[in-house]
Amino acid sequence: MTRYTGITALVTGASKGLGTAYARELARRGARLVLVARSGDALRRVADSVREEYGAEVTTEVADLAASDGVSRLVAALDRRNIAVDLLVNNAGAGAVGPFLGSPQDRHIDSVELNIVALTRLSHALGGKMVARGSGGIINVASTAAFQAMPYQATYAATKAYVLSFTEALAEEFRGSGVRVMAAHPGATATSFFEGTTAALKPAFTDRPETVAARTLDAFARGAVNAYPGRTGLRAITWATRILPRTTTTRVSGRLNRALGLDQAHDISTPAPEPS
Ligand SMILES: NC(=O)C1=CN([C@@H]2O[C@H](COP(=O)(O)OP(=O)(O)OC[C@H]3O[C@@H](n4cnc5c(N)ncnc54)[C@H](OP(=O)(O)O)[C@@H]3O)[C@@H](O)[C@H]2O)C=CC1
Ligand SMILES: N[C@@H](C=O)C(=O)O
Repeated sequence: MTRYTGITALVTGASKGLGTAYARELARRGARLVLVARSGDALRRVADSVREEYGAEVTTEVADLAASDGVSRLVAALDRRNIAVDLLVNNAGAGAVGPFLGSPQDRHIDSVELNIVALTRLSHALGGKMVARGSGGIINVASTAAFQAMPYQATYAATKAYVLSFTEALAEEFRGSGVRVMAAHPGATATSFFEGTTAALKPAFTDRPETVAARTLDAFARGAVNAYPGRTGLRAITWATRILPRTTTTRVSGRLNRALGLDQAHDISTPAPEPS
């Protein structure tokens, strides 16, 4: 898939942030859209906006992908509407921030359910249909966090390491099938990812979602298996983490996250962690 004109792209997590940017960029490049998230009103606002600006054909589907039946209900709705997805953008993702024990167990499990289980279920359900048709594509949104353990984002980074490994394996399995698979590894991007927590991204060190989305789609069109759609130098950082001892990269990552105050971060709804 080197062009997006006339294809049907399903974007998860399209109600805000990077997902909205992917939706807008795909519409700008001529794709039909299926937008998925939990917030129906926000989804409809995005849909109205891309219809108005790009004349795109847009369908919205409200789904909680972290719920056990979230993906099956979504796939059933697509089947009922006879929607064949040509490009799946597994973008929806979330993660606890702060000391591992400072977040309730379910906060970590919800991140695993969304970032790993839902992504895997959708890749199987929709990827299987693509392989049967002999054409299609899957873009899994991972992160530069995939390349090293991250103290104070332990579960989140581990889920992204899964996405990296899973995507590379699937790209090889599907080689020659007409279906391509790519992992995108953005760096810090200016979205509401940390909304509801005391953590915050430093604006000076964040990329624009629109830039990340455009570079992701360009990389997929070029046939990349891994894309680094953020600012220059991000890819070099991931190479460094692959060369250095893992204890070193984890130690450095922990030091960086402490410098960002993530060792004191917590959900606004939960008490501050005990000083370490
Ligand atoms: N921002 C960053 O710095 C970086 C982000 N990433 C990755 O990019 C992706 C998008 O993140 P970003 O845009 O920043 O995050 P946001 O929190 O801004 O957006 C997350 C999106 O996912 C949706 N979502 C959350 N939970 C669920 C759920 N259970 N079921 C369905 N949809 C859900 C949200 O919609 P709703 O609440 O309406 O359901 C929203 O549309 C994620 O995979 C993230 O890990 C990677 C690297 C850097
Ligand atoms: N979501 C971002 C915060 O850590 C990332 O993946 O880098």
